[in-house]
Amino acid sequence: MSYCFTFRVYQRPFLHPLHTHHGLWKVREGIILRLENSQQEVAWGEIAPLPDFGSETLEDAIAFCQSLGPQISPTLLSSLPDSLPACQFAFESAFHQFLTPSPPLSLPPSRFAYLLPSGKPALTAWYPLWQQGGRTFKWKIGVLPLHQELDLFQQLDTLLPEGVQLRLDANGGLTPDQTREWLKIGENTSRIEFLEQPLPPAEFPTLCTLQDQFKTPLALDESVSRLNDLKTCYNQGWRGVFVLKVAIAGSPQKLRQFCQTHPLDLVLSSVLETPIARTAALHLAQEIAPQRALGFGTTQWFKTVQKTWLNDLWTAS
Ligand SMILES: O=C(O)CCC(=O)c1ccccc1C(=O)O
Ligand SMILES: [Mg+2]
Repeated sequence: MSYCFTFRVYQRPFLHPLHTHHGLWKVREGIILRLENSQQEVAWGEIAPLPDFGSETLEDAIAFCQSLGPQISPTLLSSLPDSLPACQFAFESAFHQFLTPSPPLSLPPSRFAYLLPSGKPALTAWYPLWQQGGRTFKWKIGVLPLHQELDLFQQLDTLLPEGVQLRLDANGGLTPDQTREWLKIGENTSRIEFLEQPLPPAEFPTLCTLQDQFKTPLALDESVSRLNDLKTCYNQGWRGVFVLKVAIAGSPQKLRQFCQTHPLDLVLSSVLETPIARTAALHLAQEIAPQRALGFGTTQWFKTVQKTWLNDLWTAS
C-alpha cells in the first residue's frame, strides 16, 4: 500500500515566551505530515522535536522528510532509526489513522495539569484556569534565585484553594542542597504533587537517594525522554513518577506495550505541539489512562488555531 506524502514546516509563536531553566522559548517550530491514500482519504502527523530533551533537531527531521519520495508506505516505520524519535511518533500515528478509527476524546479539565507562567505571573494566572475546572497546576522553578521562588511559592500556597495540587518542575536546574530545601517544604504540606527533575539526568543516583529520604515524590522527565531511557531507569529501580513526553518518545505502539505490561506511575506530557500531535497523544493517553493528571494543560499558551490552518499552511508554500 502506498500513500501520497507531503509535509510543511510551521512556526507558531507563544502568546508569552516560556521561561524555563533551559532558557526563553518564543516560537514552537515543527513539521506537519500529510498522507493520502488511493481513496483520497487523508491522515495527518506532526513532528515536534525537542532537542534539549535529546530528540532530533528540526533540521534532522526536515532532512529526513526530504529524503523520502512523494510516495511512502508503512514499511518505512521499521527502518526509522531510534535517533529520530519525534519522526517515529509522527509517521506511526499518521499511518495508524488509516487502520484504526479513534473513539471521541472525553477528558474533562480536572484530568489536565495546567502549565502556569514562571515567576510572579503564576500568582494570578491559575485563577481563570481553576474557574474552568483545573485542579492541578505546574510551575517552573530553577528560573529565579531560590529565595524568591520559595517566597512566591508561599504566596501561591496561600492563594490556592484546598485540594489544588502543584507540580514543581526544575528542568534539572537545582543543586542537591536546593532540592532538599524544596523537599523540606513538602514534608509539611500536601500541596506539592511532585518535584520534577530537580537534578540533571547524570545525577540519577542522587535522585534515587533523595526519593527515599522525603515524602514528596520525585518525577523524572529529562531522564526518560526516550522510551529506552525510561526502560533503563525502570530497570535501575526507579519507582517514582515518570513524566513521558509522548511526541518525542518514539513509537506509540512500543509505548503502549510497555505501559500495559509495567505498573508505572506515569504522567503523559505535552511538548507544546499543535492540535495534530496533541490529538494523537491524547488518544494514546485515553487508552493508557494513567491515574495522574495529563501534562497537556498547555493550549492557553497559544492563540487557538483557525479551522483553515492546515489548508492555509499547504497553500502558503
Ligand atoms: O508537562 C507539562 O505539564 C507541560 C509541558 C512542559 O512542562 C514542558 C513543555 C515543553 C518542554 C518541556 C516541558 C517540561 O516538562 O519540562
Ligand atoms: Mg519537565
